[in-house]
Amino acid sequence: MVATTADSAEKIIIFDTTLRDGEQVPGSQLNTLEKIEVAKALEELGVDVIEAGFPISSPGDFKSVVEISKVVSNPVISALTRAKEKDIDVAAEALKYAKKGRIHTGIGTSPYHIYSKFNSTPEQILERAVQMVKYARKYVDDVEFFAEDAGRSDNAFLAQVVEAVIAAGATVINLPDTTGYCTPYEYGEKIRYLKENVANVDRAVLSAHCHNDLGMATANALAGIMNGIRQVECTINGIGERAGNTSLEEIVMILKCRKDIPAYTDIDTTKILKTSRLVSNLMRMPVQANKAIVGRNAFAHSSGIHQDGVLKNRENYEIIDPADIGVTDSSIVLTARSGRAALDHHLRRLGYNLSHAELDVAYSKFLVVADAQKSVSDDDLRNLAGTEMVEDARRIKLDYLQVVCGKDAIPMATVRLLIDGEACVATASGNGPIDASINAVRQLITQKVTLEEFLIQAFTRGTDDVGKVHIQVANKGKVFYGFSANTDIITASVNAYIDAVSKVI
Ligand SMILES: CC(=O)SCCNC(=O)CCNC(=O)[C@H](O)C(C)(C)COP(=O)(O)OP(=O)(O)OC[C@H]1O[C@@H](n2cnc3c(N)ncnc32)[C@H](O)[C@@H]1OP(=O)(O)O
Ligand SMILES: CC(C)C(=O)C(=O)O
Ligand SMILES: [Mg+2]
Repeated sequence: MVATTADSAEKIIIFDTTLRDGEQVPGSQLNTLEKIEVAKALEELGVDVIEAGFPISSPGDFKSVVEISKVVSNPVISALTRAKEKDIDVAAEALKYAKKGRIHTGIGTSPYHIYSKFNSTPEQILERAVQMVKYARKYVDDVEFFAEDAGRSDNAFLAQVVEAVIAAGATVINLPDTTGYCTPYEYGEKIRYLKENVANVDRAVLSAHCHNDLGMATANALAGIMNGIRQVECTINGIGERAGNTSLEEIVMILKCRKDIPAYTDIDTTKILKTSRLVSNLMRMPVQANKAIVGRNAFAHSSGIHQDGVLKNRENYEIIDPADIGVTDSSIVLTARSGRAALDHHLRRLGYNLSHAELDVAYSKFLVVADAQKSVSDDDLRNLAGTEMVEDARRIKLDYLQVVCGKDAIPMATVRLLIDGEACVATASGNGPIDASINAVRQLITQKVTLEEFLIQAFTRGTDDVGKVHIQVANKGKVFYGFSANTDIITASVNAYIDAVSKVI
């Protein structure tokens, strides 16, 4: 177990493998310039080790490791190899500009790998592991050994291999749950077993490299930490082979958030979101909306009860301060499930300080807009707070509107206006539904105006969007403007016309 007092908190080394295991995602390959951009962002984020690539795999990957080694100063640069001399020679060559270079070599230790991948025996695998660690040590002092599929390896054999490669000079021992098979209890027990059964185990740093096939990659890394792991191999956004790897942001924020776990990292968490977005964009891998820490909804509150609770005290519903990972936008999302507290919060943010009565009016209008759309934007709110409430105070109100239109139909509109509270009805035709509706209104409001401009615009989103109508009318040489917004553009047009003409009257 890790020690239990805050004073003795253990530093966990963050080994980022976004550019190696993360880059094994189909369709997410990066060119050298893109890899350099990610490597620089990882350095800024404060990772301790960057796994820059697998140099023997292609000339492009070789070049990337060379170029990253030239531009990155603080983190160790790690290059992956198989347990093969040629791989190690090429990795050493690629690392020649690295200020701190690490060769990461290894071989499978599970029965699957020993027998059906290598057609070998445990003795031969052990021998090869030792030879390759010694070979890598000829080039660098920092050699990490991976026991591939450690998760499904026999603990006694694994302990034998780990002990032998430490004796051969491995400075870091990576214990991958390559297939994401282990449960956290099992993985934790495996690490504890090695701590208790390997001679000189403390000469090397034990590293967790967990995959997410059963959704347990982060939990397994954490179980490892609780039992003696001091390095976690992880990726931004949890990307990686198949279901991905332990996600950097998750393991880092667990250690930051849970003060009862005596372990910490040197990551500048305020750069997490920025780095996540960069990797997502460059790798063309969208982050799922509900992804822990970096998903679009990770700090979004959309239901009234939660919003009210968060506004009273953020910690009622948030265990992480969004600012800690670099989130700056509001987390209170307005939807039809929001209440007055959330609406008032956003109206005040936009400079509208409404009385209780005004807020009630705005809230009922807000619910109509929110039901018609998926979410309510600042523009929608400005309309509600500005125009819609002015509409309420008008002498002339649109009370009913029916239009008939379509291909080969004669556009007809029936409107009922409340003029000083009195209902007046008219029907008219036109060359389209808007023209017919305005003609019907003109029968009821006889004020002479010239329509000088009529503009309909959608906001920025889809077909469920709000249409904005701007109207300009002239009367006796003076210009008057009308505006309205509605998901129904004909209603918006009639209201905008009434708005303009009401000003003339
Ligand atoms: C768990 C992981 O994520 S491991 C890293 C996975 N990443 C990659 O594989 C990407 C880079 N890989 C590549 O570019 C290529 O596979 C190369 C260059 C490494 C090898 O290419 P090829 O020579 O054509 O071999 P191929 O890919 O068909 O097969 C892999 C070979 O490596 C061997 N091998 C696999 N792992 C190891 C290991 N750790 N140590 C030694 N040999 C290994 C396999 O047994 C197989 O050899 P065999 O054909 O003699 O049985
Ligand atoms: C190469 C090793 C470290 C690996 O990625 C794995 O076992 O998952
Ligand atoms: Mg892996």
